[in-house]
Amino acid sequence: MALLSLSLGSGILLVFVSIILYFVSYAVYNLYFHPLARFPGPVVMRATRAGACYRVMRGTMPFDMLELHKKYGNVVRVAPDELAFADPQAWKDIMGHRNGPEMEKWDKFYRPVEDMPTDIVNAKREEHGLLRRTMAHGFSDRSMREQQPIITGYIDLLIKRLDENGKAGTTPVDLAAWYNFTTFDVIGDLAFGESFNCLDNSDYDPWVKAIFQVARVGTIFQSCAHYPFLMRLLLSLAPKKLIDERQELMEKTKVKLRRRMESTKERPDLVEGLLKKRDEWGLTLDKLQTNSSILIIGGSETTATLLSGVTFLLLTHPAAMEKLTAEIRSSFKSEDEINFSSVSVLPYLLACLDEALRMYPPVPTGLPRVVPKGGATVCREFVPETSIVAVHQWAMYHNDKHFKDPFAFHPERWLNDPLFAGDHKEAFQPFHLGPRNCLGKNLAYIEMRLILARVLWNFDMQIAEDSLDWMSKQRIYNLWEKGPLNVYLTPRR
Ligand code: HEM
Repeated sequence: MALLSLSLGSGILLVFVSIILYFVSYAVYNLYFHPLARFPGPVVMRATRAGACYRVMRGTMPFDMLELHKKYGNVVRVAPDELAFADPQAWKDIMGHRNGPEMEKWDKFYRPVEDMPTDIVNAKREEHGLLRRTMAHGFSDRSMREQQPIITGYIDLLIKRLDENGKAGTTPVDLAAWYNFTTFDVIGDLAFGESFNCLDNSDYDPWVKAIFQVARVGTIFQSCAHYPFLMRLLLSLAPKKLIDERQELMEKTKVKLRRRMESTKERPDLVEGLLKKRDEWGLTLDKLQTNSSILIIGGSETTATLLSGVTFLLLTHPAAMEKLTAEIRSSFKSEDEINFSSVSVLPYLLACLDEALRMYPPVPTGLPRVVPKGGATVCREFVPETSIVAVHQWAMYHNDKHFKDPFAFHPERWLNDPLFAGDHKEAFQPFHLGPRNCLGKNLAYIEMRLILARVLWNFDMQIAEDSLDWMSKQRIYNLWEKGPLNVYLTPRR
């Protein structure tokens, strides 16, 4: 008996020692013998992926990156196999068109669960090319001109709702929510053929609520993707209720899409192109559904985030607010003159939006790419194949090597003010560049210009006391976790 318990004890000890030895040798290999060993970074991050996962799940990774670049330089090893770059040249080297094979998106980030369906954002090169060519039609200048009445209709409704809910400046309204209602209704209409009715119901649709949950949970899945055991555990723990709810939302989306497909009228929306190629390319309803859904995610939260950000920045910088309000109110004789083409020529409006995109980029994190076979040169450094590389937007834009006085709101830097002549404008790529850049950039600018111009045309605004620290208290879980932005809106006399 004593012999048995002794051998059991030594067995457990052996397993324990082997596990420790495995982790120690794994860390020693990463620190001293890994192909990326020569790049600097904190020991914990160079030795194990857990260091980066912790920061991502804590919601501080984009902010931490600025400190890391300041301490370690333009290239930081943020995980054993991953480098972060803070040099503007990295945009072209990583995201740009290349002579050799493109840097593919990294599955562990884009499709952490293996059987996730593919869509235009996470598809590999060949499928992506096909989807992009087809969908590009809905983003053409002509389609956008034809979409104008749809978009304007929702902005009319937004202004009406703000007027009702603001009660002549006596009750604060949560502008972050109202911007989200508007952009979700617009994109719902353009991608599914019908609105989510958020503006009508003054509330989020369940589909929209689900997106916010997915963003936070997404960081957990992305982190667990590095540890198969944890991923299996996570998947097995997912409550049935959650899975059923998700399934129900998918079904609802398909019902919307079916209705859109049954309509024989040509519609200048974002799915018309996909529907036309449906039979030729054998696009299933599932494929249509995932691609329409990704348009909702990519095209609404981002725009609403920027609108909330620019509004907050203007409210906390009265001189800029005054200048922009004067530009808008002096450029039109009446509200119905505010349209796609007339807002596009207002220089201070664009400068304010760009400065907000710099200070509060809707895609603040690094979107990782895989170095292709044979390796690649990024910012004059050779990086071996299969390494992961990324540019972290928030950190790039708050780096004083690239932007003077980076933590202050200076729209003038985008208007050739000589004070900012030393800025590296090529560092600023909120929509990315290259073959996977944002397809909806023009639509986003149009929406942002129109909505902000119409809100400032109609209301004088004052920020509520409880929202004064709105921006500084936020964390980032793939997306900004925005709280309410409470503002008093007094109808303009
Ligand atoms: C301020 C608003 C927006 C910002 C900052 C933004 C930013 C971006 C970024 C950084 C990407 C690259 C994603 C990646 O590499 O994985 C992207 C892709 C994309 N965006 Fe946007 N976006 C905005 C608005 C929109 C809108 C309104 C739409 C319209 C539905 C849209 C549609 C797309 C699509 C379809 C892609 C995928 C393109 C491809 O992979 O070929 N975006 N966006």
